Amino acid sequence: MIKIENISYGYKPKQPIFSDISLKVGSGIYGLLGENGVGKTTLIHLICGLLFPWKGECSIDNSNSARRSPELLNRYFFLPEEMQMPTESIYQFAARHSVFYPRFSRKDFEQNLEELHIDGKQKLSAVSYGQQKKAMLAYALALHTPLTLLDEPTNGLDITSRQALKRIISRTVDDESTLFISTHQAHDFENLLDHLIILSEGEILLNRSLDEISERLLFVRTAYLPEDSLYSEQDLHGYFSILPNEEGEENTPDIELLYKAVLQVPEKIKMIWNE
Ligand SMILES: Nc1ncnc2c1ncn2[C@@H]1O[C@H](COP(=O)(O)OP(=O)(O)OP(=O)(O)O)[C@@H](O)[C@H]1O
Repeated sequence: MIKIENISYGYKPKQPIFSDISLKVGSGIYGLLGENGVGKTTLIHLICGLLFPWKGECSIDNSNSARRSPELLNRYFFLPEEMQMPTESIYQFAARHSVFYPRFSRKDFEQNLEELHIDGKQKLSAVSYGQQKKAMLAYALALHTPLTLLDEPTNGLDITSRQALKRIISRTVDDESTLFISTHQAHDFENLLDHLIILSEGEILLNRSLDEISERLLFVRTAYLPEDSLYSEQDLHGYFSILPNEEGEENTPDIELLYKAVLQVPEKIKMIWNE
């Protein structure tokens, strides 16, 4: 669905943030992780055609996103981290904008708002940042666009809202759609992501499905430091480690531990896939 082919981009001449990176994104829930300032938002803007690459091309459903053709624009929705809010009510905003999205469901929108404890009659400009964010998330996930991109969706959300958001996402994303989430709150999306992309200094350090990760890597807690550990962290109870999954044991990857491992020992993690 999303294809990024050999793109290079930077905000200042001769200072690229990305040099010749490529990426393919299919259906499912994708998590884009990376340190502050690494280029997550920039990458999303390039995908959506809000920025134009110096070189290479980003396409959505084989259509160059930089052209922003009307047929393509109603197939995806991008929710930025911050937005300028209009003075109209949440319901009025949705009624005015949803006409561009043929699969919008008013029923789902109302259910999403209710689950996030948001009153749709309130003016968007008169509610708190967290409430604005929840209203926009309720709207974004009721549009049912084949592709939805969310930039830092859990910033400003309290714990119960984060849990409600997870429930809404798991009910909304079907086999044919793609949800692309940029975040540095890896724990917020635990057990939800199908695919993980880790970005560091203009490079994609990891781009794997959670199934591939659990097939090749074993996440274990032990009293002693395991000899074959690829990466370990010590806590009060012992060690939390990532080991090669030699026997193909079933296990659930810990995204935060993997994220730290990929940033600190990228070569060891890459070697697991013989890269
Ligand atoms: N409009 C701009 N003009 C110039 N430089 C910019 C602009 N927007 C971003 N940058 C720079 O580009 C780099 C990547 O920024 P970007 O916002 O894409 O990072 P990010 O990974 O989304 O960060 P965060 O996690 O803090 O949101 C940063 O060094 C940032 O300072």
